[in-house]
Amino acid sequence: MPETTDAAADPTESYSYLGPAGTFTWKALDQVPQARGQHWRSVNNVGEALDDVVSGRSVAAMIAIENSVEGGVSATQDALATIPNLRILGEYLVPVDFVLVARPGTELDRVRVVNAHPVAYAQTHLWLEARLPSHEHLPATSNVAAAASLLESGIADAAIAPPGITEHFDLVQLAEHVGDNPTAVTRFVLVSRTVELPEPTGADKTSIIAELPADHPGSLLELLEQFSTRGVNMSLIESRPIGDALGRYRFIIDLEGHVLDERVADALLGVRRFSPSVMFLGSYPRADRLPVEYVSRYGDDVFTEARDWLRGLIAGEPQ
Ligand SMILES: O=C(O)C(=O)C[C@]1(C(=O)O)C=C[C@@H](O)C=C1
Repeated sequence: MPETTDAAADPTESYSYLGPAGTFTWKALDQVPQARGQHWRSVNNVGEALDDVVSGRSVAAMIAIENSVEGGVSATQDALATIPNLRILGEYLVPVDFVLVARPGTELDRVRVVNAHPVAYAQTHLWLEARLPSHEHLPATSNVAAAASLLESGIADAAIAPPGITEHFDLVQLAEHVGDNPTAVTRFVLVSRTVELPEPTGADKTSIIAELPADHPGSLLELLEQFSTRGVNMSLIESRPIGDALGRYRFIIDLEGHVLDERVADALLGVRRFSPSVMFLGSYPRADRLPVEYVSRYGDDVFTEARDWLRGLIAGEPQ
């Protein structure tokens, strides 16, 4: 973990991330080749990171979107649904493991107030409830900020932080592997204002956010049918309240494939015809680089052949 986030003497572009250096978000940004040698701007929350992108202060922001234990990061999903013209450029996976740290001299059974990022707390609360049944949670802007604040204020007794944190701060480790699930992973996305689509790689994902028509029985089924009838697999579907009235939800959907794949494009046309609001968040390579599998009758050539057939019959060509 470097002491500074300015990795180059003469950086030309800024990338925003939830800081300070050493957070899981920092580890995700460290996987991005084009961010190396550029200025990394440490921010305190997702809103600030996306505001940097919208205002042009940064070319892109790395933000957490989904955790294997806690599910969707609602602040990210809501921000992506309400800020227009953002594009996801790529996804990055970071395994998450946590330690409990404190100022030197602190005993585990004396810990009462635990500082932790809310998403980290949600992944460690079972351990904390078992070992420290009467603890109190003090929310922090990030896991590294939680650890750093122990040296700045005496409010918290301990912090949930990433492993290795004691190499950078004068703190002691009270316990390791305090995460409730040892194989937990957080998925991050790199978001920018770029509208240029990356080329399909055969191992892509497409993210959209769609609303359903009001008072339309079976509308969720109709939304899902757009994908199933084109052989498009969904890797994620989550609902988030729209916020204006009870019972109104939008759906955050990840599809396997690229918008330049005929079956995905055709499914999006279907969604667009029926949904009152569809946001396209981008097509980008899958983090695992696993090729998308689909049944051969949904291949590009089958769609092209069918379109040529229709064009031909409209033009009066012999069948
Ligand atoms: O605090 C950090 O280290 C972060 O990068 C934030 C964050 C998140 O927002 O989900 C990232 C990964 C973990 O799931 C917990 C917290």
